[in-house]
Amino acid sequence: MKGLYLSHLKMSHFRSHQRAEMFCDGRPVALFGANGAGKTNILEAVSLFSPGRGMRRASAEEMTRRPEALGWKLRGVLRHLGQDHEAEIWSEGGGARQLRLNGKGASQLALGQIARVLWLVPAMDRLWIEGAEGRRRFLDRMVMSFFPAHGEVSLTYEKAMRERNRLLKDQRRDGYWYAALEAQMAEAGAQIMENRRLALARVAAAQRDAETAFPVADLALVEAEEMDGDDLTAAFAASRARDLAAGRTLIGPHRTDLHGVYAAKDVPAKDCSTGEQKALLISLILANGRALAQDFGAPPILLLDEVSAHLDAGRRAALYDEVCALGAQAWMTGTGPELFTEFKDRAQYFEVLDEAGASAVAEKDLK
Ligand SMILES: Nc1ncnc2c1ncn2[C@@H]1O[C@H](COP(=O)(O)OP(=O)(O)OP(=O)(O)O)[C@@H](O)[C@H]1O
Repeated sequence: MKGLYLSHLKMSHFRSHQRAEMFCDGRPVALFGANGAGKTNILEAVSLFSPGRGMRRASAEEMTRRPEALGWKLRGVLRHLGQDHEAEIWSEGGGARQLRLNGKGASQLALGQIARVLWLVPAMDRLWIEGAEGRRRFLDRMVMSFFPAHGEVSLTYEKAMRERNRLLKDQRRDGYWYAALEAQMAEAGAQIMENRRLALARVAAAQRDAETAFPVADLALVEAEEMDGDDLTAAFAASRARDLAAGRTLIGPHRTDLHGVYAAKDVPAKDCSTGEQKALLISLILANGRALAQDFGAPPILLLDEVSAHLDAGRRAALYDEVCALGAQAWMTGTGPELFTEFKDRAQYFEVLDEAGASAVAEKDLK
């Protein structure tokens, strides 16, 4: 029995897909088609079945099919540990995204307890090189896969911090307001830091314990020091004068960075070759998946956009073997079916077409 997969996906007026439907049996899903056919749009649709803003962090309006549609709708059946959950996600008139689970209004947290989705997309190719924000987001998605409530704790922290920053910008000096906000930030902040440490430890163990063709990536949090709630409360209070001068909060988990090292070579990830940097990310996603499978009995759904084309045939075969061993429904894209031959009959194949502005998704029997 497969632990978690999307068995049915229906898209209406979603990006380039006016109406498309797919039935999946839990095997990896290989999507092929020309550039611009709408493959990544399908991966983005799947990413919305997990908490957060989805793979492209797009607004509901951006995802509305141009030029004619006034909203969009996704319907999916998530099979989780043998049980079906029907999820409907939609936006009317480009307004806020709405969610219904099994026919009832539901929270993102409820969805996160069923659907864990991890992704690797071309925009992450420069993850190790560019600013800390992208790495922090990668880290927090990893953390959220273990602790679905992490997203809400982060929102609580950010909301209090925004209010504190407003006080700082206005050069307010009334200690009472600072203390109240800092208490909220310290409680949420300590939880964020603890979640991150625990999640990283799980991923590190899953990398160490497995046989894999991908290199081990040692990860370390770059932050001032390990702090509990009391330490953070004291640190925020002590930092007020400096923060007032800067007009914003200079310390706290919103400043944490993630440092990655190619362990066997002892080379920082940012100094590795392009292929090695990608291999390190694949290794982390696979390890994250193995840890989730152990902890929750189900591997996550994986979205691997344009990954196959960047691997040599040996590594590609290794990736497919590892995805199948994990039992994950990996959604993968490529321009042609030849990129997936190493899967043989272990994957489901779909051709994505966009002809004269009308998209179509058709299952193909390739093997
Ligand atoms: N809101 C929208 N409404 C209509 N079409 C859209 C919308 N957003 C994006 N598109 C179209 O979707 C297409 C891109 O789709 P997608 O990124 O899924 O392509 P792809 O098959 O992954 O291609 P590639 O192989 O080049 O990565 C583009 O033609 C783009 O104009």
